[in-house]
Amino acid sequence: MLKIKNLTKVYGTFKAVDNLTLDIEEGEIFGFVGPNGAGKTTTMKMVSTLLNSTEGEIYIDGLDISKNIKQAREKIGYMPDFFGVYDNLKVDEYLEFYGNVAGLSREQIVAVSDDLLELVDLKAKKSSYVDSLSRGMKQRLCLARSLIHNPKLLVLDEPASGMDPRARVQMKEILKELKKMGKTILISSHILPELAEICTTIGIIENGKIVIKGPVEEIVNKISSGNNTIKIKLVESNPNTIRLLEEDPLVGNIYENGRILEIEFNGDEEDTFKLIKKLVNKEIPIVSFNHIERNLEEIFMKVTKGGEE
Ligand SMILES: Nc1ncnc2c1ncn2[C@@H]1O[C@H](COP(=O)(O)OP(=O)(O)OP(=O)(O)O)[C@@H](O)[C@H]1O
Repeated sequence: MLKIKNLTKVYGTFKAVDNLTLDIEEGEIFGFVGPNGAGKTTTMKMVSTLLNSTEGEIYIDGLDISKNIKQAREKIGYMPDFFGVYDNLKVDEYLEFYGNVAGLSREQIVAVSDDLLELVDLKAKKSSYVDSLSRGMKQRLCLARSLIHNPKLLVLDEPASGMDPRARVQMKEILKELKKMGKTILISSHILPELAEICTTIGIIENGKIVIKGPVEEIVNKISSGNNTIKIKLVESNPNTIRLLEEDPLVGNIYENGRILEIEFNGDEEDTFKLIKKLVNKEIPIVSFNHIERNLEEIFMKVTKGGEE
């Protein structure tokens, strides 16, 4: 549905996005994760036709967006990471304003506004001034605004940034609803666990390049394999165990603490199976054998060496 081919953006001499290629299928929720300054906003603005690329192509439903800006905009709803002044507009007037910008008639705007306010849980605030809304409410209103022309593709730049935990949960629920409605979503965050729950696929970006991408689970496995920590508990301390483990070229450091051993293991699932088999065949008295799970945040820190901050 969205195809990004060899996309590059250079600001002066600085390459903010570097030969980035990405395919997002219809109905997919693609989480774009990266540290500050990685190039997420720049990419999303190019996808949303708000910024010209230096090189590369972007297609939405096969449409080259640089040559068909108007049609492309009809298909895209963009929610910026930063939104500006509201000049004393009420919530419904705000949606009407953006509906007009999107070229909708007053009747069309009225027809969708209530549904959108319902979706983002702002119906009760319809006649409130936008300035009086909480940050979370403003963000939800901004999301509603990006949906006013019923776009197929939503480009959401850090939609939950600065929200408190309750507001984040609410935003997540709305995104799940949008997924059910069949929208394709490109959503960014610098917090990986936040996206993992709702995304179908994740791409980690650093220095303008995609470092790794794929289904969430696959990414976690890919990064974890080759760098596992395994915890083995024995019935009692057993000197043969360490000798056997040391024979295995995939075993790195071994930490012994009585009958508990923690080992660094550079193998995949198949290698893990072989290791267990070997220990059991040698009658090592194993009580338990576990991978120590890394959480997503650790994985993210490991893959990205750090952004600007
Ligand atoms: N108009 C500009 N002129 C020059 N450099 C820019 C401009 N816009 C962005 N940059 C630089 O390009 C890089 C990528 O910025 P971008 O905003 O795309 O990153 P990001 O991943 O969205 O970061 P954040 O999470 O902080 O929003 C940064 O180093 C930024 O300073």
